[in-house]
Amino acid sequence: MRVVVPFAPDRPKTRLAPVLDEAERAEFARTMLDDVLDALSTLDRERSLSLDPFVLSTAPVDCDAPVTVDDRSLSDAVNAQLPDSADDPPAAVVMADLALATPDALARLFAPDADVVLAPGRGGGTNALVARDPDFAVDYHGASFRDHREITREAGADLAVVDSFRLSTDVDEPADLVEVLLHADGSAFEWLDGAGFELAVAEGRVEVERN
Ligand SMILES: Nc1nc2c(ncn2[C@@H]2O[C@H](COP(=O)(O)OP(=O)(O)OP(=O)(O)O)[C@@H](O)[C@H]2O)c(=O)[nH]1
Ligand SMILES: C[C@H](OP(=O)(O)O)C(=O)O
Repeated sequence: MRVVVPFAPDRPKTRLAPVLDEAERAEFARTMLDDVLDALSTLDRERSLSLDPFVLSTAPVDCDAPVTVDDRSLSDAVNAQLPDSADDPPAAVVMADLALATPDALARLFAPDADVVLAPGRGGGTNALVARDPDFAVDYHGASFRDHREITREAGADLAVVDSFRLSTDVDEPADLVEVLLHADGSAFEWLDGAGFELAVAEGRVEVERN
């Protein structure tokens, strides 16, 4: 299955500005992309799923997967990669900021046979999906999980929702770095650790601090 990994290398992860400068955000975003590509290729190798991942990027990027450059908006660029007719093969979309994604977690996205499979993100987004129905289209940003559920219903397609802590944790905000430090062990974790981030407990709440 074709697996689209959207990536915007130019000024990514602006919501991490309180804790990372612009160059650091670009580096960190890149480590998360590497981890997602690594998890997909391990999953493919271990379970022979015939996954065909490629990065759908707004600009050229040097990484361990083919890259398609498309500088249109996220939704327009992704929709151009989804099945358009009943003869088109299915496609999956996996966001590049899923630093907790493991091969096992990603396997759950590919397990259901439904016309549309959605893995919601915390805060209303859609972190990963599979589209087999040509009438399904994405409409990202805002409460996109709700919108994608509605688009699936309007298409008359059947829906499976993947309830996964790892797939629901996209790394957008400083609080999400807690989850990376606690649950990830790939290059995003290494990068944060190397940059001096560690867990701190303040008044019973878990936060990150930087040394
Ligand atoms: N191809 C493509 N990918 C995008 C675009 N915008 C965001 N992405 C990718 O889509 C995923 C989700 O992105 P967001 O978390 O919404 O945006 P972000 O730019 O990473 O972070 P913020 O600046 O904090 O919103 C990430 O993998 C991004 O790299 C876009 O316009 N085109
Ligand atoms: C692209 C967007 O991501 P978020 O801004 O929720 O991280 C969405 O999933 O609709």
